[in-house]
Parts: sequence; C-alpha cells; structure tokens
Amino acid sequence: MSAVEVRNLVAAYDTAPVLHGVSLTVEPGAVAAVLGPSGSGKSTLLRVLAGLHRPVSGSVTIGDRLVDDAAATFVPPERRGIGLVPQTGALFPHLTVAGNVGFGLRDSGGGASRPDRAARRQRVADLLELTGLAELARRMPHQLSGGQRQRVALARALAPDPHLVLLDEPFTALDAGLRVSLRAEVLRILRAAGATALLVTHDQAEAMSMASTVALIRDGRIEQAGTPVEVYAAPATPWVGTFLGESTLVPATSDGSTATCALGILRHDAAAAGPVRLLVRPEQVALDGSGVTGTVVAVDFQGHDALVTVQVSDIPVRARVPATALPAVGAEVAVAVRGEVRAFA
Ligand SMILES: Nc1ncnc2c1ncn2[C@@H]1O[C@H](COP(=O)(O)OP(=O)(O)OP(=O)(O)O)[C@@H](O)[C@H]1O
Repeated sequence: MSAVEVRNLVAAYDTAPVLHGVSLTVEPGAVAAVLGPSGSGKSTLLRVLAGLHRPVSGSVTIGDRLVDDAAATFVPPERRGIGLVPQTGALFPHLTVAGNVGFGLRDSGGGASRPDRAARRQRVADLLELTGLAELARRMPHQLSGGQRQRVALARALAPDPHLVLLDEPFTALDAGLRVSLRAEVLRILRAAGATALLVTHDQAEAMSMASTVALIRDGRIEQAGTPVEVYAAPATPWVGTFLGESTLVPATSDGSTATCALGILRHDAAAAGPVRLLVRPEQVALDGSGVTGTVVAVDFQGHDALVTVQVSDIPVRARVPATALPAVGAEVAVAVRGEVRAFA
C-alpha cells in the first residue's frame, strides 16, 4: 500500500485547467519531491492533497483512505492526517515554541486520536528534542531565526503523527548556506520520525538531495518520475534534460549508435537513425586534449570549478573545468565529448 496515491488528477481555477491528469505515488516512509518551474502547478497539487482545493476529476488516497474522488467523497483538511510545513513557517505569533508544536495535539488534527495532557506534554518534549529545539521551548516566534522557525514548523507538523507531511518550498525564505544545512537536518528529522513526506519545490538541488523520488512537473503534467540519478542521467524528454542541471542540446544525425554533429562523432544511447538531438552535460566535455576547435566566449568562475562556454560553429557548448586550469576568454581550445550522451529522436 502506498502512503499517497494521486490518480489522474485534473484541477482548474474557474474554467482554466492547471493540472492535466497528474498521477503520483509516495511509498510509506519515503521523501518524494515534486519539482517544476514557477506556475507549473505545484502549489495547486499541494492544495488538492491538503483538501484546500477540489479537483475536477481524479482521486486522492492518503494512507488507506480515499479522501477525494472529485465527486461525493471529500474528507476535509483537518481529518486527512496531513502536516503542512509552509514556506515561511507561519507560526502562531502569540504562542511559544512549545505552544506551537503542541497546537495540533489540541485538535483532533492529525492521524492520532486526541492524547491526554501528560501524553501531549511528552510528545511536545520528544519533538523539541528531535528537532534540537528543547532549549528554545519558551521562546516566542519573533525571537527565533528563520531556520529555527522552520524547524518549529516541522515539529508542529509532525506532532500529531500525520500520515503525510507536505513541505511547501520550506527553505525559500532562508539564505543559501542555511538552506543547505537545514536540508540535511530536515531529512534527518523526517527519517527519525519515520514520516512520509512530499516536498514541493522549484529548487532542483533541494529536490535531488532530499528526495528518493523526484517527479518533474511542467504545465500541469508530470514529465517524468524517478530516482534523482535516473531523472538526471536518463531524462525522458529534452525538457527534463535541460531543466535539470546544465546542458547543451546539439542537433545531430544518427546512424544508430553514433551521431555526427558539430562536436564530432558521439556515442549515444538511442537506437534511432536520422535526425536527433544530443544532450551534452558540461561534465562530459573536456578541453584538455584533442577534439574540434572552438573559441572560449565566457568563463563562469564558481570557486572549486568553472563553467566555460565554448563556441563551436553556431553551438555554445559548456564544459566544467577545474578552477586551476581556466582558459582565457577568446582563447582557441580543443573540445572533446567523453562517454555516451543522451539522444532524443
Ligand atoms: N487562485 C488562483 N486563481 C486563478 N489561477 C490561479 C490561482 N492560483 C494559481 N493559479 C494559476 O495556476 C497555475 C499554477 O499555479 P501554481 O501556484 O499551482 O504553480 P506553482 O508551480 O506552485 O508556482 P510557484 O512555484 O510560482 O508557486 C498558474 O498559471 C497560476 O497563475
């Protein structure tokens, strides 16, 4: 049994369709991510799961319970056993940290039945411990840092032991360094709590580093779902390939297992013959040996390495090179593609 099963979900605002038949499953105890650009329908999907927006058709099952079938069955948000971690925490400003964490235990809120006072206290204490907030239990939300607020929001979401935790761009309001460290911390907490979670984000690093399954959504459709390695290494469509990470799509003519293009004759993974597009990743491009000649047009220094753009014929191809071996803009370099590339017919 999946923890979450979304089937053929169609959702709209007024008459404008936003989700066009989205299907998705999340296994118990897994962290899954829905990753897509702004306006692709992520928040709408989350709102349907949470029971805040009714779909036009399709169904949502959480745990073993059908919670929405777009017809007679509709379980209201507070009875779905869902814990929500919103973008900015949205803590109750008049409650302490402990008060916020215990809030859902006062309602019939989550998956668990209403615990008694002592059990409630113990649950709050356990969660404060788990999230490293025990020392801050009596603080008010305005006395916390952004990262601390998000941890309180997570502890509050986990308190009623929900069937599913929904994380809605939970790190967006934080600075880059904190985002990275909090990602690892949130993952640790979710695992320790044995929670099933769905993360909605436009940040690919966040999705790829936290989730065991990533579903890529574009214009209200899931283009591909798979492990982070699968979707990066074997993108199902050119859009997935170019949306994830850096890449160049190079037009080529295939004879079956190799294809001829401006970068030479490249090995590829499709059986197709005829016109194809090859997805070339910067880490596959070497500038230190033989190959076709190109001109360096840009060097994007990134500290440990750099992304170098080389113009070969009319194709700007990018190479990731160590920061110790940077070519100058305007230099002529030899460009070689190593290994097999992804091909799209
Ligand atoms: N309340 C609303 N009324 C009408 N249209 C809406 C409403 N909310 C969202 N939309 C539209 O639905 C589409 C999907 O929006 P949604 O917020 O689900 O995307 P998103 O992927 O979450 O975007 P973002 O990452 O920017 O939050 C967009 O075209 C948006 O303009």
